[in-house]
Amino acid sequence: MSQNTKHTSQIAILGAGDVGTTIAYSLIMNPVAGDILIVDPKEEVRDAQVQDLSDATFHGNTTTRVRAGTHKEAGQSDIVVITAGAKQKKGESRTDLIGRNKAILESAINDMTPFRSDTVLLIVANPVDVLAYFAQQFSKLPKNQVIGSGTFLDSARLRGILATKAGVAASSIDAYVLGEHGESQFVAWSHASIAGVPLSSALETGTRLDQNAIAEETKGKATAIMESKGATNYGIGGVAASLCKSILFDERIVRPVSFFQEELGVCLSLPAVIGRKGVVRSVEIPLDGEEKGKLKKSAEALKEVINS
Ligand SMILES: NC(=O)C1=CN([C@@H]2O[C@H](COP(=O)(O)OP(=O)(O)OC[C@H]3O[C@@H](n4cnc5c(N)ncnc54)[C@H](O)[C@@H]3O)[C@@H](O)[C@H]2O)C=CC1
Ligand SMILES: CC(=O)C(=O)O
Repeated sequence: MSQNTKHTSQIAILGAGDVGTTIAYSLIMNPVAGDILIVDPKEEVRDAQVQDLSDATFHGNTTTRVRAGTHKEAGQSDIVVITAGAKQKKGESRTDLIGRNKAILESAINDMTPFRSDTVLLIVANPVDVLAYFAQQFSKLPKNQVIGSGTFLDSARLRGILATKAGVAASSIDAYVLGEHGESQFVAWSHASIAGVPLSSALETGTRLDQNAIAEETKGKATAIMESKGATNYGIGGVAASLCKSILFDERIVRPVSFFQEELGVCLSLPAVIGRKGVVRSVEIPLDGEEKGKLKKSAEALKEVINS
C-alpha cells in the first residue's frame, strides 16, 4: 500500500477486552478501514485502549484512525464486530455463556438500532453460532448480513496441525472443520486435500494421520491455550480481521463461517463465499453419510441451546 492511503470505511468493534483490541490491532497492522470505532461501557478502559491502539497506527503507511464511539455510531458502520461479552472461566464451556452473552447482545443491538441498511454484523462472542442466530433476530438485518466467525478459527487450527504432520505449508492444505464452533464440531475428512489431491494420497510414504486424535487436538486447542493464559486472542484477531477485509473488499473468498442454514433452522459453519453483502452464497459441500449425520447432530445441539 502506498504512503497516505486512506480507506473510507468504518469498522466498529464492540468490546475493548482481549479479543476486541487484538482484532483492532490486526486491522491497524493490515489496514482496510479508515476508522475503527471502539465501543465498551467501561469508558476508562475503552479510552485507554483507544490511546494505546492509536499509538500503533504510527507505522507510516496508513491513515487508520482509532476512536471511542457509542453504540448508536457503531450501528452506522460498514461492519460491526461483536466481541462484547463474558469469556469462559476454567471448567466452563462456550455454551455456558449463553445467558450472560445473549442479554449483552440484545441490549447492544437495541442500542445500535436502527442499523445502516448495508451493515454487516460479524459475531465473535460465544457461543458464536447461537449468538449469530439471535443477532439476526434482534437486528432484523437480512440473514446474509449476519455472520459468525464460526469454525474458520478451528479450520485454521486444523490446517496448522496438518501442516506440521504433512510437512506442507498450511496455506497449501484444504481442510474444513464444520458445524458448531464447539463440542459438536467435526472435520470434513472426505474433502481434505493438498493441492487438490486427497489427503490420504498426498502424504509422503510412511506418513500416517490419526484422524480422531487430530480432530480432538483441534477441538481442544482453545481450552489448552486458555488454561495457561486465560484467553485466546491472537488466532481470532487474525481470523476476524481477515473476514473484515474479505467483506469490505468484496473478495468473494470461500471460508467456513457460521450463517443461517434454512434447512437446519440454526446458524452453523459451512463453506460460504464472503463479500460486501456478507455471505454472498453458500458453497454446497457433498459430505459423506457419516459427516451428514454429524452435521445434523451439531444442528440439534445448537437448537437445544437456542431453546434453553
Ligand atoms: N468466536 C471465537 O472463535 C472466539 C470467541 N471469543 C469470545 O469473545 C468474547 C470476548 O472475549 P474477551 O475479549 O477475551 O473478553 P474480555 O472480558 O476481555 O472483554 C469483553 C469486553 O466486552 C465488554 N462489554 C460488555 N458489554 C458490552 C456492551 N454492551 N457493549 C460493548 N462492550 C461490552 C466488556 O466491558 C469487556 O471489556 C468471549 O465471549 C469469548 O468467549 C474468544 C476467542 C475466540
Ligand atoms: C474461545 C474460543 O472460542 C476459541 O478460542 O476457539
